[in-house]
Amino acid sequence: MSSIILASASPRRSELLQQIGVSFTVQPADVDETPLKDERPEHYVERLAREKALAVAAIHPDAMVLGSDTSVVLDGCVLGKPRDRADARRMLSELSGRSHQVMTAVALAHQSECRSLVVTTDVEFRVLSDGEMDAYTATAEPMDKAGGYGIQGHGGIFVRELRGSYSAVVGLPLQETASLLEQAGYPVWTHWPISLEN
Ligand SMILES: Cc1cn([C@H]2C[C@H](O)[C@@H](COP(=O)(O)OP(=O)(O)OP(=O)(O)O)O2)c(=O)[nH]c1=O
Repeated sequence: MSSIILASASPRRSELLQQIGVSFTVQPADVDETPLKDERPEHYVERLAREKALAVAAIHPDAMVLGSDTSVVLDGCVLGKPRDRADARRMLSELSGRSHQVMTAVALAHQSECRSLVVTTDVEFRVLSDGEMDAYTATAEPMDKAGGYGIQGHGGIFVRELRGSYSAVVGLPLQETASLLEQAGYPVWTHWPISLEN
């Protein structure tokens, strides 16, 4: 059985992968996240997920390596992680009262193959007040997150509606990740512990 490596520094991705009972180690990949000229957002996130998985697979050719990337997309433009608080505040005001897409790609590199997919989720924000945007950007929460918010944290109060995958917005689409692992010969459910209590 190949070992599984999560090529990610994201604590959210680790928590999500643990949630579905996968045993894995973490080895973040250091890739250049600059978009290519005229690159479409769905191509951008998929390329980065693949590059992250392949960078770590090059060092561990026998492992199954998962890479992922999440971007917030507003009017076809990618909002990455904010540079600073002012940038986070600007992103929130752009997202206020509108719908955007969260695109998360996941790639699984295994035995010189790399399979990948993109999950797009529509998220609608209610109108945010100046006071709450100021208060939110004064916290540490927006800074390491695409679009400057975390749906799983305080930012959850901004979300009026979500159509798609909640886990993909947080950073790793669970159903699709399990499906990639199953195709590679690791059905996650065969590793769930049996409880002897009823
Ligand atoms: C929209 C949104 C994003 N995020 C996070 C998920 C990702 O960690 C981050 C997007 O940045 P990414 O570049 O996708 O990932 P990362 O730099 O955190 O980790 P790595 O590249 O090593 O895998 O934003 C949330 O936690 N909640 C949210 O609601």
